[in-house]
Amino acid sequence: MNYFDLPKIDLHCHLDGSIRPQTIIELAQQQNIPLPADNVEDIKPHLIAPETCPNLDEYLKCFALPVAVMQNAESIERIAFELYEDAARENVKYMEVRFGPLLHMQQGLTLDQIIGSVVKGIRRAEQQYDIHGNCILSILRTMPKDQINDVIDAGAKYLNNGVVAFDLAASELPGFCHEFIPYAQYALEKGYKVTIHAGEQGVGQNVYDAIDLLGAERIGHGIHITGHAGAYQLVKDKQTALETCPSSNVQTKAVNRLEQHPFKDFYLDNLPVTINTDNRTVSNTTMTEEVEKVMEQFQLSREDYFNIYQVSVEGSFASEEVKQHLLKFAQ
Ligand SMILES: O=c1[nH]cnc2c1ncn2[C@H]1C[C@H](O)[C@@H](CO)O1
Ligand SMILES: [Zn+2]
Repeated sequence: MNYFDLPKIDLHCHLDGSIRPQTIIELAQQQNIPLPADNVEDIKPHLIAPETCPNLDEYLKCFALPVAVMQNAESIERIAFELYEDAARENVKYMEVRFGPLLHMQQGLTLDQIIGSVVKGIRRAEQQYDIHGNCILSILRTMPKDQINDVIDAGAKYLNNGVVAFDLAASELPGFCHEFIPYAQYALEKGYKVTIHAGEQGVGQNVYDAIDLLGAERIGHGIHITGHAGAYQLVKDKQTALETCPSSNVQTKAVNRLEQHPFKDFYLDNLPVTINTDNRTVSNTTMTEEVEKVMEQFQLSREDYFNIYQVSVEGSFASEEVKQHLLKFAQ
């Protein structure tokens, strides 16, 4: 099968984890940020998480340099544009990109400037390529909570006009959802959709809580519902879409090897599973590669692929009009 030609949808892609290495070098040089290397080949080992990463926290260390070059509006706009350009060039028809607005305030940018720059980059790419996009605002669970509502307020201006959802990312501790109930509630009241990174680091209960306590309509990864019957059943009953990211799931040790990934079991049991990149640079991947990995590993057919594609369309936070457009590619 020609995986490159297939129409694709990426619902789980982090902006800061998906910057072209060459762009990081150029932006660091412009901003006088010291680099560990000044050419693409030598800088890649500093940006790509190794297969031998022991856990998610080690994986997250690869984000320091990307975040350092994302502190002015032009850089953020360029990075967003280039990400959509790269995706469009491999037939990604729709992508939801997520980022943590609070990470980009180190040089005085306002939340509005940060969010507005990402939206502007997406719009520029939409004009040039056959791709559509929206943003998801991520809150890092490790950061102080005092500015979370500011992020929600700033993004509200762009709601359903570039911004669609609220997310919690970074390290995953057991029971984290309880601390975030008022913030998720506030986001829901404003009109955001909710997707939460949960069940990535062994805690199935977190998936249950993300759906039950935080109103999540989708779950980032969700792998560890395998060990939690209640969470598994809730995902199945509510048809909560799981945003799996095969390469990243191996790197962060959500699974030890791809063959142990529950993707096919989920698919065969009619759980809504989707295929996504997570981080094109940090996980050194593309949508073409992620689709190929899953299809080859689990011997899925073209018909299976389009079933998964349709689940991605239905689970997306796109407008009805965009969803109808995306469904036209589903054959
Ligand atoms: O796979 C992930 N799990 C949890 N957090 C993640 C993952 N990939 C990236 N992040 C974090 C690091 C980024 O700085 C942040 C916002 O994109 O989200
Ligand atoms: Zn993620």
